[in-house]
Amino acid sequence: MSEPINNQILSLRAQLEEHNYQYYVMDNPTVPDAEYDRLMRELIELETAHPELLTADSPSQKVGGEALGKFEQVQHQVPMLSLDNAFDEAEFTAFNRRIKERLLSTQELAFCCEPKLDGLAVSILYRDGVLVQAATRGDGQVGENITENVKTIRNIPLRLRGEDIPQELEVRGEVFMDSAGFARLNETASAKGEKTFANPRNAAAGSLRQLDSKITAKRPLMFYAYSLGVVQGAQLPNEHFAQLKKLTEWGFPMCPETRLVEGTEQVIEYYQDILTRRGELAYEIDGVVIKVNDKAYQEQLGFVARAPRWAIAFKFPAQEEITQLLDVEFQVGRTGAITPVARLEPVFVGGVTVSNATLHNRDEIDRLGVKIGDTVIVRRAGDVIPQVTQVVLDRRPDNVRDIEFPEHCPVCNSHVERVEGEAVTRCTGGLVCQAQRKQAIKHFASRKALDVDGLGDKIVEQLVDRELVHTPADLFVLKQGHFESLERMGPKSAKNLVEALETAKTTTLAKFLYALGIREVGEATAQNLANHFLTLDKVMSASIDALQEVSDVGVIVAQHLHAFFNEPHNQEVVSALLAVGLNWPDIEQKSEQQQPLAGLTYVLTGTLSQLNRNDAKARLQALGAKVSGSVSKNTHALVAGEKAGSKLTKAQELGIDVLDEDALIALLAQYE
Ligand SMILES: NC(=O)c1ccc[n+]([C@@H]2O[C@H](COP(=O)([O-])OP(=O)(O)OC[C@H]3O[C@@H](n4cnc5c(N)ncnc54)[C@H](O)[C@@H]3O)[C@@H](O)[C@H]2O)c1
Ligand SMILES: [Zn+2]
Repeated sequence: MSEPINNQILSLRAQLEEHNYQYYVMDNPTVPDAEYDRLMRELIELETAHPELLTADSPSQKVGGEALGKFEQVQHQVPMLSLDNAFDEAEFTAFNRRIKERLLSTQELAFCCEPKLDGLAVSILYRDGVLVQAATRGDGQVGENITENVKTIRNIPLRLRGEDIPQELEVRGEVFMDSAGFARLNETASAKGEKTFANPRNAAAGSLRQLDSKITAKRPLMFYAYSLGVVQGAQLPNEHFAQLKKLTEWGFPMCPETRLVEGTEQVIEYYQDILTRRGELAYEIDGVVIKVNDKAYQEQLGFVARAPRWAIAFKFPAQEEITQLLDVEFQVGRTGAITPVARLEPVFVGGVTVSNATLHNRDEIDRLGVKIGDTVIVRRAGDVIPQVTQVVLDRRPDNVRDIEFPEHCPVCNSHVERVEGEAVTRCTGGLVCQAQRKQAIKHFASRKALDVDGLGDKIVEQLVDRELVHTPADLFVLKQGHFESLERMGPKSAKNLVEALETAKTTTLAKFLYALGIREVGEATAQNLANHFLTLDKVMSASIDALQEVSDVGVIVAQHLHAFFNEPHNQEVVSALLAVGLNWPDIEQKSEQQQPLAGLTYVLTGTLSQLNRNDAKARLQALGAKVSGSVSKNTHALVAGEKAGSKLTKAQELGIDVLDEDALIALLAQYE
C-alpha cells in the first residue's frame, strides 16, 4: 500500500522542486501559481495521511528559494518565513478557530489586514538610522545581499526620519512593480526583441536580483513595509498595526489599503472589498494577508516549519491557469484588423470560466512559439480580455499543429495584407467586408468625404443591421420608404435623406478617394493623388513605384493603396458607385505655360534645412515636375541637401546636374 503512495510523494516533491527552481532561481516559472498550489496541497494531504513518510527536506517543510552563489550571502537573525494559505472562507474560518483554541480565547480577535502584494520579500537593516544592508528572503535562513540594488528603489529611505531612532532596525516588506511600470517594461523589451517577463512578480524579482545595480535603478520598483525583524534600542508598540504606523513616521511607505479590523466577519468584508477593487489597484495582488494584531498573541502562537501560525494568506481566485489550446480562429475587427483567437478547453480563471483568449497577432504567436494542441497558461486580470501568456513546453503533446494565418479574410474572403514593420494583418476588403461595413459606411458619408446630410451613425447602424446596405453603393438605390421604416425617421427626414444622397453624388475626385476609407489615406493625401493622377483610372492602375511619386505618399501608403485597388471586391464597389451616378468634374491639366517643369524628373536627397522635404516635392510637382525616388539617366537634376549619400555619387557618375537647397529655392522662386 505505502509503496505507490511513497512514489506519488516522491514524484510530487520532484515536480515542486523543479517548479521552485524555475520560480525562485530563474525568475521564470513554467506553470501558473494555481497549478503549483494544487501540487503542494496534494503533497501536504498525502504527508498528513502518512506522517511516517514526511521528511524534513520536503518542499512542504521549507521556505522556497535558495540564495544564488553570484551574491554574497546574508544570514537572517530572525528567519524570514512563508505564509500558509486559505483558499476560501471555510479555510479562513478554520484558521480563526484553530488560533482561538490555542489562545484559549472566546472573544473575537483583532486582525491587521493587508493586501498580499505580488513581489518578493526583502529585509532592510538600518544602524543608527542609516541603511546598511538589504537582503532577499532566500531559503528563509540565508538570503542574498542586494544592498546596492535596494538603495536604488526610490521610496525606500536611505536614512530614517523623525525621532526615537533605534540603534538597529530591520524592516521587512515587499518589493514589487506596479502594473503600469510592468507594462512599460515589457513593451520596451518586446520592441527591442528582448525577452519579456511573465508577470509583475517575476519582473520585480528579475530586476532586483541583478549584479549591476544600474540596471535595477532603471526598473520601476516600489516597496511597502509590512513587518519588523530585529529591533534594538527602541521601545515599540506591542501591536502589529501600531508598529506599521511607527514605521511610517520613520519614513517608510506602507500600503494605504492596510486596515485594523475585529473578528472574522470584518475580515471577510475586507477581503470582499479588496477583491472587488482588485482591478483598480495600481499593483497586482494575489490575496490579502491576515495577521493577529496583538504581538503577545503572535509570540504565544509561534511558528510551524515554514510559516507563522498567527498569519494567513487569504488568496483570491487565480488570475492564471493552465489549459489546452484546442484551435485558433481568426476574427476581423471594425478596422479590418485580423486577430487570432485561441479556443481553449474551458478553465476557471480570474473568477470566470474562460474558453477564448486573444493571441494578438502573428508576431505574438511567433514569440510564444505556440501550436494547436499545446498546454498553455491563460491569464485573466480584471476586465482585461484573457490572454495566452506562455506555452508549457514540458506538456506539449506529440500531435501539435502549426497555426496557419489565413491568406483571405475569413469574413469576406478578400485578400489580407500585412505591411512590413506593422504587427497587424488586415483585410483589404474595406468596402465590402461585413466586419468593417458600419465603419466604412459612416466614413463614406462623413462630412469631409461625401458629406451626406442627415445620415448619422444610428441610421447607418440600422441600415447595416437590417441588411439594407452592404456597400456604400447600396445607399444610392434606397427609396424614401426604406428610410421611413427605420426607427425615429419620419417621412420628412426620409425624403430629405434621399435628396441629400442625390446631391452627394456630385463630388470631387479627391473627396471620392478619401471616402473610400483606404488606410492612411487622409484628405491631404487624397487631394495629392487627385492632383497627380487626374483620373480615377490612373490612380487605380498605378504601380507602387508610381504611387510613391505623389507628394506625401511613402512606401507604406503606396502599399495600402495598391492592395486596396487590386482587391476585386473593392473594384466591384467602385464600379457600382460609378454606375449609380457618382461623378466629379474633370481636373484640368494645367497648360504648358503654367507648368514650366513639365516632363522633367527631379530627385530629392539628403537633409534640407529651410524647406520641408514634402513641401519641396509638392511645389516641384505643382510646377509640372515629376519627383522620383531614385536617380537614373532620365533624371533631370538631383537636389542634394546635407549629408547626401549614394544618390549624389550616382548623379555625379551619370553626369546629372546637382542643385543645392539654395539653388532649388531660387528655381521655385523663378516660377511660382
Ligand atoms: N508557479 C510556480 O512554479 C511557483 C513556484 C514556486 C512558488 N510559487 C508561488 O509562490 C507561492 C509560495 O511562495 P512563498 O513561499 O513566497 O509564499 P507566498 O508568496 O504565498 O507568501 C509569503 C510571501 O508573501 C509576501 N507578502 C506579500 N504581502 C505581504 C504582507 N502584507 N505581509 C506578509 N507577507 C507578504 C512576502 O513576500 C512573503 O514572503 C506559492 O503558493 C505559489 O503561488 C509558484
Ligand atoms: Zn474582410
